[in-house]
Amino acid sequence: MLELDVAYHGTPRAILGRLSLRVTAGERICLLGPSGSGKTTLLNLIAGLGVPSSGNGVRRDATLRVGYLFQEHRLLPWRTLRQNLMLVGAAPDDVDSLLDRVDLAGHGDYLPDQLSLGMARRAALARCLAVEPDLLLLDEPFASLDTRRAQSLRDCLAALLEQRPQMAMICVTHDAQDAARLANRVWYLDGCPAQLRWDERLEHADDRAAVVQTLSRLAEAI
Ligand SMILES: Nc1ncnc2c1ncn2[C@@H]1O[C@H](COP(=O)(O)OP(=O)(O)OP(=O)(O)O)[C@@H](O)[C@H]1O
Repeated sequence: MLELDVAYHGTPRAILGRLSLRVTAGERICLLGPSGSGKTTLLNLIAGLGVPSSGNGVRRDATLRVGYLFQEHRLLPWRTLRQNLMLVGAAPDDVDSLLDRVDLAGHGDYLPDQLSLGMARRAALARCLAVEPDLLLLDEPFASLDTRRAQSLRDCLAALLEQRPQMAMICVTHDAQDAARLANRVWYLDGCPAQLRWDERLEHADDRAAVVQTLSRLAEAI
């Protein structure tokens, strides 16, 4: 569904070295790496929100629909949740079920400022789902949420991934346990400019345990 061959030079330094990657349907990728290593920059390039400095660029299937959950909710604050969802193409009759899927039933007439951080992030996830994405990009979806709200969002996401087995996901996280729970492939970015230090497929339980151990050690060093 997606092939990229990119490098990215910011100001004043090179952020991403040359990366050549391919993402196929159903892949659940967790992207880890130290703060500032370029994880968000890479997601932005994949989403088409940034332009690579060199390489052959990003080739997406012509019909690929991308949903992007940013670190901030980026809902329009003067519009209700219903209106925010309809602005990206949700049919009026689908709004309630989209909100229901992220545990926000009955909140269609709320404004974003009337929601807690966790609710606003789930509303932003509903907006991603409204485009029926083939590829879901998540930038630290569980950051800054308390344990209960993070768990509620994890549950939403797990249910969604189960419902849509063909949907691919790239999720930035600092949490090795989340990578173990959600991913069937792990990318680890590090260095300056960043290189892909790891590209591991997690096919067996043993792979998972070993990868979690290594990621946990790496995370301690972050
Ligand atoms: N708006 C910007 N202007 C200039 N440089 C930027 C900007 N945003 C990011 N950078 C640079 O790009 C580097 C990579 O940033 P990026 O946000 O992609 O890292 P990250 O791995 O997602 O970090 P974190 O884990 O802290 O979110 C940063 O170290 C910073 O130097």
